[in-house]
Amino acid sequence: MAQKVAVLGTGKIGEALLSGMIRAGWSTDDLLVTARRPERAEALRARYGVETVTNAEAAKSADTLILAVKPQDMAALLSELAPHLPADRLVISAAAGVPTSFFEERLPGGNPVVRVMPNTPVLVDEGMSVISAGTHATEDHLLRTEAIFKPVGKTLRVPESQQDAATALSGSGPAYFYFLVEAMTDAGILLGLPRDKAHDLIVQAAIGAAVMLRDSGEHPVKLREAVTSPAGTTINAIRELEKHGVRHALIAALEAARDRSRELASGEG
Ligand SMILES: NC(=O)C1=CN([C@@H]2O[C@H](COP(=O)(O)OP(=O)(O)OC[C@H]3O[C@@H](n4cnc5c(N)ncnc54)[C@H](OP(=O)(O)O)[C@@H]3O)[C@@H](O)[C@H]2O)C=CC1
Ligand SMILES: O=C(O)[C@@H]1CCC=N1
Repeated sequence: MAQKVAVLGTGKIGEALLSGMIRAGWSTDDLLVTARRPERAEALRARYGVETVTNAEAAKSADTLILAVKPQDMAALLSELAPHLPADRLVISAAAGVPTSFFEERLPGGNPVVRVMPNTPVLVDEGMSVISAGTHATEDHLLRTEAIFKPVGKTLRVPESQQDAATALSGSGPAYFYFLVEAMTDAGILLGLPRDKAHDLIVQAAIGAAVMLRDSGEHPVKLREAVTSPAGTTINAIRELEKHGVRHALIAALEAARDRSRELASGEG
């Protein structure tokens, strides 16, 4: 019989995963979702044709539960689930910061727990999902987790000690690129281009650069050098980036994201 998977907390990342699973061919008969607000549940039912249930019902009837609520809402969700959750059910958490030990302490039956940090490009099957096993999770549980996340992008297994760093780089990563595109589009406006043209030029430069990074096997320094002609335009831009400490800013930004992920470990504020 097919495994039933429930997505609990179907917000931005929960819905992105749900839509990815449906694209990947999961039958909606094997999917359950939960939502806090009735109107949200109704919208998900209408959009995807999935059954919406309570958290307690999901705990009773799903083989795998994907918990996609905010870290701050996780303790309350677990106290709803714990009385109903059979010990063999796989619990996958997508929450930033929250360690597998947090779940293991609140699920005394010894449920297998897998921590995953996905990112929003799962919406276009170009996600990255970084995966770590908790104490009771076996190879089989990791394979079941990968079966859910691989169709919507790449997966990478890391020791849990690397999850806060992975969250800073990969979970939050798309936001940095959107920020850069937004800023460079503004630069295009300053240089006199219409906004839509500036946007298209920068987005295509980003796509081209990303594909070259992925497919050429070249180091990013080599790729940048190939763009940087002697006494040309690019080196003038690079000089400004270095002068304004952009490298330093990026390192500090990712360090701050890593630190925030560590703070979220307590499941509070
Ligand atoms: N957004 C992203 O790019 C990524 C997010 N994550 C992680 O995913 C989790 C969700 O983030 P995100 O999707 O951005 O946040 P959202 O606020 O969009 O989604 C969280 C959802 O959970 C619902 N919810 C809260 N409590 C319950 C409950 N008890 N039962 C059912 N549903 C509940 C909320 O309902 P309501 O709408 O009523 O508030 C909301 O729809 C976080 O832990 C985050 O760290 C991980 C990787 C990437
Ligand atoms: O900003 C956040 O906390 C979540 C986790 C990673 C991406 N978004």
